Amino acid sequence: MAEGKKLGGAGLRGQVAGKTALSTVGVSGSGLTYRGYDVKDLAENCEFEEVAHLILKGALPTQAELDAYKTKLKGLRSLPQPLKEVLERIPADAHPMDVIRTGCSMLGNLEQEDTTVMGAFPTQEEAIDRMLACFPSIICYWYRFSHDGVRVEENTDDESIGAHFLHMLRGEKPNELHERVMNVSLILYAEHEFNASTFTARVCASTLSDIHSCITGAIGTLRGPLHGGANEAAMDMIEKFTSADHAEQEMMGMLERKEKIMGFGHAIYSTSDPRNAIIKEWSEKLAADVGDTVLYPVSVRCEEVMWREKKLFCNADFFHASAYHFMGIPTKLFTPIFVMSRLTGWAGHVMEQRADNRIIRPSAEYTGEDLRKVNPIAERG
Ligand SMILES: CCC(=O)SCCNC(=O)CCNC(=O)[C@H](O)C(C)(C)COP(=O)(O)OP(=O)(O)OC[C@H]1O[C@@H](n2cnc3c(N)ncnc32)[C@H](O)[C@@H]1OP(=O)(O)O
Ligand SMILES: O=C([O-])CC(=O)C(=O)O
Repeated sequence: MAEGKKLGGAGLRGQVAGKTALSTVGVSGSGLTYRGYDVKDLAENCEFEEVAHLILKGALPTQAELDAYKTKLKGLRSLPQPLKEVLERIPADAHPMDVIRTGCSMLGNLEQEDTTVMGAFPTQEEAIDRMLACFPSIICYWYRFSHDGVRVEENTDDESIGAHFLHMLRGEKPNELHERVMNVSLILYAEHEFNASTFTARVCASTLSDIHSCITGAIGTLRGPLHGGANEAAMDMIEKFTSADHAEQEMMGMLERKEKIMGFGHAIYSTSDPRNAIIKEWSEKLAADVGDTVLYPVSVRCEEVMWREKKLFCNADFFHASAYHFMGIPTKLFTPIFVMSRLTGWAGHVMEQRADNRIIRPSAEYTGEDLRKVNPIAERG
């Protein structure tokens, strides 16, 4: 089981910045839990929509509740025409995280959350379900239009969000293995306490701003390579290695040059990220499925070298890189998939913050000049 590390120093490390009932991260003996359920248990036994229901509505659904929730989400997949027009104007070389950030923001203009009574938010759950249902459509609509000149059909009949995404991306329904891996992946990425992007969402929520602003800010924060962007950065690295031995040689050089190696280390976990073993197992299955003899052994060797040399372990992002690659997903869409999932955690935290709010406003230790007088401009320089 993953344990917490000794926390202190810069980056607000180790400081309790608020309360949550949504998840525990790195608590000794239980690596990661969502509302009291072990993430491993959830990944083995649930579909992503069940976990979304758990996070957003407070409990795992009954079969009837799950069926109704999936039917509701299926009915919310289509995009408003003005949003499609905006997506069609974004160039193919745009960063897909910027596309989903713009898409979320534009949706907030077209389908505004009701914030008329200060602090009431009567339509927040509707707005969240809508984003959950249509974020995959935003990503795929832009990707297929800008790369293939195709206006993708957003109203597929796929039962799950993961299958819906792959269907729009490829123009055909995914097989069972790929649908299952998408479910597992979306579950693993769904929630992680006060990580940087979630904290961004909570800070925004604490000003009583609207839900689309909270989520837009969180997307921008997840984009960075030290956070969600690490899955793409890890892929960019491992695809350059031609064999496990080559990977080891290059990694040793990077460590000697004190370069950061993406997909390794964690702000809270000390010896392992509990999500890694789960996605690694699925990556291995996918490698066997596609007959890979390079990328998976390369990834395993990277893991061995980092542990042997630095006692650094793979975080959730590292084996997601090879897993997504084996499913034929373009690297630049890896972090937007993270958004499709983490939206549930962000939104859960926004609702939790709103339910017991005080504006988040920490203090700073001043390191600047002592009090001084403004010189007349002619005397400066
Ligand atoms: C799944 C979603 C996520 O957001 S998981 C994080 C994804 N990010 C990455 O994979 C980026 C690479 N990793 C990192 O930059 C850090 O490990 C992150 C995750 C930011 C945590 O930072 P922080 O808590 O400050 O690290 P730390 O105090 O444990 O660092 C201790 C010393 O080890 C080093 N270190 C850490 N990670 C790496 C790495 N990936 N490659 C090489 N070195 C690493 C640190 O630089 C630090 O070294 P030193 O003590 O300053 O000499
Ligand atoms: O908790 C963190 O700092 C980063 C992380 O793993 C996540 O957001 O999933």
